[in-house]
Formats: sequence, structure tokens, C-alpha cells
Amino acid sequence: MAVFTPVTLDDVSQWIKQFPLGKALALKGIASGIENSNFFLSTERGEYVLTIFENLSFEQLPFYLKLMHHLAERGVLVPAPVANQQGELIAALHGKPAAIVSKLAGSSQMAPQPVHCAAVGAMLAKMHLAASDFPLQQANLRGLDWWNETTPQVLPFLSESNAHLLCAEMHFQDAFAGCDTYRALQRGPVHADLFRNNVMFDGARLTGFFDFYFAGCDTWLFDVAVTVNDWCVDLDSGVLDTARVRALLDAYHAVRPFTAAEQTAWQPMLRAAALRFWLSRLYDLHLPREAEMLTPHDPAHFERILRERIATPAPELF
Ligand SMILES: Nc1ncnc2c1ncn2[C@@H]1O[C@H](COP(=O)(O)OP(=O)(O)O)[C@@H](O)[C@H]1O
Ligand SMILES: N[C@@H](CCOP(=O)(O)O)C(=O)O
Repeated sequence: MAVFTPVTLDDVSQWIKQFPLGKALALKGIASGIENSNFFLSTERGEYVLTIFENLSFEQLPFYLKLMHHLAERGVLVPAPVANQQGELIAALHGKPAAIVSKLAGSSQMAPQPVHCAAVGAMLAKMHLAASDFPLQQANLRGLDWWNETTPQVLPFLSESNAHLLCAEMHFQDAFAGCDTYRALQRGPVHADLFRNNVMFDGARLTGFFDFYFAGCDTWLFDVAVTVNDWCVDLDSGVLDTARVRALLDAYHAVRPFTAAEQTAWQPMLRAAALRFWLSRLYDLHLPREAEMLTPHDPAHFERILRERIATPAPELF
């Protein structure tokens, strides 16, 4: 459970006066999540989510919140940020940046079927197209540079076999990022963390993507690979489930057709997406921040997925 910054209803009752939401009625810390402090906030005007950002700065946050606003205006299902009286989407709470966004209906679908994967694939393609004219630029802060910075920090904690895997994969990914195929890939703002727990469903109806706080400008294919590695994986073995993969990729392709360069890059990109989360989970496990309540994710899951993506040919992209 992650609430890094404790907040009381009293604290919020004063603070919320700058927003057009009426009085704060109830505040409840949210158990899941590992990056930020999140609370369900009931007000006289409805149900919202209050997020206190633990790592992102006031300078970095407009990218995420304005991106959500941009997407919501274009019909992509995402939480809408609420502006305060000054028209700002970010306001300080306990000295940290904080924001209020609308609460999505439904719950996460943690055992997805092809029908859920198809809905995610179609909305992901729609999101990539809708974000392509978003004017702000911000790199994916958990991209290749971060992997290169983080690798030496986690290496001392690894077994010989895992240290070898990590170094070899970093070498492979550094070379991949320098090749012509990689440079030919289409780019734009991506979610970069579109796991099952970051999408809401009401039955089989997708009600929204959320948790945009790892978003950044990167290749669209990286976003697809992150999504497939989570939504279409057999959680015990790390093997991809063919029916879910086809549902997700075919639905994406129907909205935004994949390119030949993307087909060539697909397997390296599935590996890159596995590496990214193996590294962040290793970092969070071995070099944790102080949290009032925190359950770290298991790095071995993504080590397994990475080994599997290296060993097994990738499914056809289209
Ligand atoms: N806009 C939202 N609507 C509904 N529930 C939300 C919303 N944002 C967050 N949540 C809930 O809060 C939980 C943690 O949020 P998340 O953004 O994943 O945290 P973190 O950024 O710390 O990883 C989610 O699993 C979800 O249940
Ligand atoms: N999805 C990442 C961790 C990021 O946490 P989230 O709760 O913000 O999705 C992982 O599974 O390692």
C-alpha cells in the first residue's frame, strides 16, 4: 500500500477552497500504486482522485496533466484534471505538487480476455493519433538514458546470471536504439505504463486509461510492447497468449496501421519493454524510498518475461 505523504480531511478542507468543487466530504488513502500518494476524494460536486506527486516536479507535471486534458477533449477516455481559480491544474499541498482529476467508473480487469485486449488496443491507437498534435515535449523519463544510469546501481544486488543478462540486454538495447530501423519508428506522446491496473472497465466496456505519470515522448511501438507484455502474458510463465495478442494487435492495427519498420523492430521492442520494468522493479526493491505503506512489485516476473522474449520469436505484428 502506498501513501508516502499522509493527508487528513482537515488539511484538504482548507486547500480545496481554491477548486470549484464545494466542500470536501471524505478522503480515503488508496492502497494500490507505487509512485505517488493517491486518495479518493468525495466533494459536494462529486467523486475525484487527489494525487500528491512524490517524484515529479512542478516543472515536469504540466506535460502529464495537459496531455490528459488534450486527450479528453479528443474523445480518448482518460480522467479530466480539474483547474483551480487561477486556471492551474497543479497546486502545492504539504509543499508537494498535487492535482485533482475526475474518478473513472468501474474497476481494473485483472484477468483480461481477448474482448478486453481488443478494447485496449483500439483505445491505445486512438490515443497515439489524438496525441500526435500535442504541442508539449518531454522525454520518456524511464527511457534508455535512465536504463543506462540505473543498471550500475542495481548490478551489485544481482546474481551472476542476472547481472550477465542485464549487461547483455543493455548492450543489445543500446545498439538497437542506434539502428536505422529504430530511427524509422513513429513517435509521439505515449502512456508507457499501460498495465492492467491502469485501465478501468465496467464489464467489457473500457471506461478509461489513467496514471499518465510515466508518459513521455517515445516510439508508439514501445507503448504497444509495454501493453502487450502485461495484458497478453501468462502470469506464471511469461509466455504470450496468442488469442489476447491477436485481439490487441489487430484492434490497434485497424485504427492505426503498423508499419514495416515496426514489424522489424517488434521483437527487440518487446525485450526493451520487459527490460524497462525489470530495471524499475529492481531499483524499487533494492533502493526503496521511505513510504508509509508500500508493497514493491516482484522483479522476477519481468526477468522471466525478458528471458522468454529473447528465447521465443515474437508474434506477427500484423
Ligand atoms: N482517475 C481515477 N479514477 C478512478 N480510480 C483511480 C483514478 N486514479 C487512480 N485511481 C485508483 O488509484 C489506484 C492507484 O493509482 P495509480 O495512478 O496507479 O498510482 P501510482 O501512480 O502511485 O502507481 C488505482 O489502482 C485506482 O484504483
Ligand atoms: N507498472 C509498473 C509500476 C508502476 O506502478 P503503477 O501502479 O503506477 O502502474 C510495474 O508493474 O512495475
